[in-house]
Amino acid sequence: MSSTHPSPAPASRVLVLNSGSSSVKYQLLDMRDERRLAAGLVERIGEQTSRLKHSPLHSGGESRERTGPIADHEAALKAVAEELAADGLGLDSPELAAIGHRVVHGGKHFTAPTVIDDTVLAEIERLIPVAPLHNPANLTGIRTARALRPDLPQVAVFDTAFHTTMPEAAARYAIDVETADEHRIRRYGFHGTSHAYVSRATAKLLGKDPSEVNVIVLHLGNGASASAVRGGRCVDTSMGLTPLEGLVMGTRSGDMDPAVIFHLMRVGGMSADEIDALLNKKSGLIGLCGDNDMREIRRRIDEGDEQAQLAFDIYIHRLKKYIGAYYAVLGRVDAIAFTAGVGENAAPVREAAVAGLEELGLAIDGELNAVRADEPRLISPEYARVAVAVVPTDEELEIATQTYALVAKKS
Ligand SMILES: Nc1ncnc2c1ncn2[C@@H]1O[C@H](COP(=O)(O)OP(=O)(O)O)[C@@H](O)[C@H]1O
Ligand SMILES: CC(=O)OP(=O)(O)O
Ligand SMILES: [Mg+2]
Repeated sequence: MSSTHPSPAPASRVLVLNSGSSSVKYQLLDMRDERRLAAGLVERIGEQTSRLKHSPLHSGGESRERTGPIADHEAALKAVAEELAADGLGLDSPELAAIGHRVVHGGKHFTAPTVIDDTVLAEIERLIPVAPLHNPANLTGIRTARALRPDLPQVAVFDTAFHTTMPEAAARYAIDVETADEHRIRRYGFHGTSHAYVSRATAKLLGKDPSEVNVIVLHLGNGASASAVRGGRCVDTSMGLTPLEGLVMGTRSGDMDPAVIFHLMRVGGMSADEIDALLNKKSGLIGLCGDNDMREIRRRIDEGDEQAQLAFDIYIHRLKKYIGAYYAVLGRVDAIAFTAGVGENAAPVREAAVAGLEELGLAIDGELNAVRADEPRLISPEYARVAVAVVPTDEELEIATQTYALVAKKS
């Protein structure tokens, strides 16, 4: 042991937890240089076949996997804490400055990252009915992390925050004002952390300041949403009161005539809960063709499967409608950015979404579109008036950055 005691470096690590309905994604970052020290994923929580994959990035060691039942989000987080501890990166480390949590629904109230106290927890809980798949998991993540490190700041970074700049004309539904206000019914929008990160990264790719560019961001993951961003501020987005509205998603219907619901109740004899499950879990791509993974759908199309082709066509048709709609909302578009699992990886989706839009100044270069890379890149030909870009999202880095900025400011 050394006899001198240099003063300890200020804590600079942030653990980010992104708790989904049946999964937890996590990353531990050192915010001095934004280096990722560890990352991982727990999948299929609550099933017999749960899986935890942990990558100790700081040491360059092999990824480790645990399989077997993980009953709930609390057990999942405890398993994550054990994996981190096994790498010498445990939650008891004095170098940990804060834990940042993705919280999907923040309502109208939360417009910025927020240090979590009992009042904030109560508000996230109150919003469960409008994010039933997401907010309960986020809450369990927060409560478990708090129990493990009660002394540490826990920060909530809300999916809805970036969208709070939307004008009323975009955020309000055309329903009776009193009823809407009583029940706080309006468009909140989601995936905001991703839309914010990607719109900024797109401006950077164009060599411009975010305030100078208008971007349509297409976040196409399992959940999917589009947004219109003018000069760095969101002016419209496709998800609404809940993450069900808008694009066709892996398991969610997106837009449809709301009267479908009354019809299913009155004529189909279904309950509200049954219809909720139908539209959120058994619709979208999986409802249309039995698969929600775009890789599998493309494989089936290549084999001539007509059902998979129709599901793909419906997905693309909707996407195109939103590109057109947001083009009109923005008036001038500088770039369209594709992001998230499908947007970053599925070249045929990008090609089909932009096909036929040459009159709008949109085109894709087939060779550039086929390139696989982890970096933001342009896939439009030089002559095109509107840049088309593939911009990998990094919600975890964005959450860590916002979390660290908040706790560094307070300390
Ligand atoms: N190589 C690929 N080609 C086409 N689609 C892909 C590829 N890799 C991932 N995907 C799609 O991305 C989806 C997951 O996206 P992701 O952004 O990770 O979603 P989420 O965060 O909602 O879980 C998968 O369901 C799959 O449809
Ligand atoms: C809000 C939402 O849809 O999130 P995810 O895509 O993670 O399900
Ligand atoms: Mg996602």
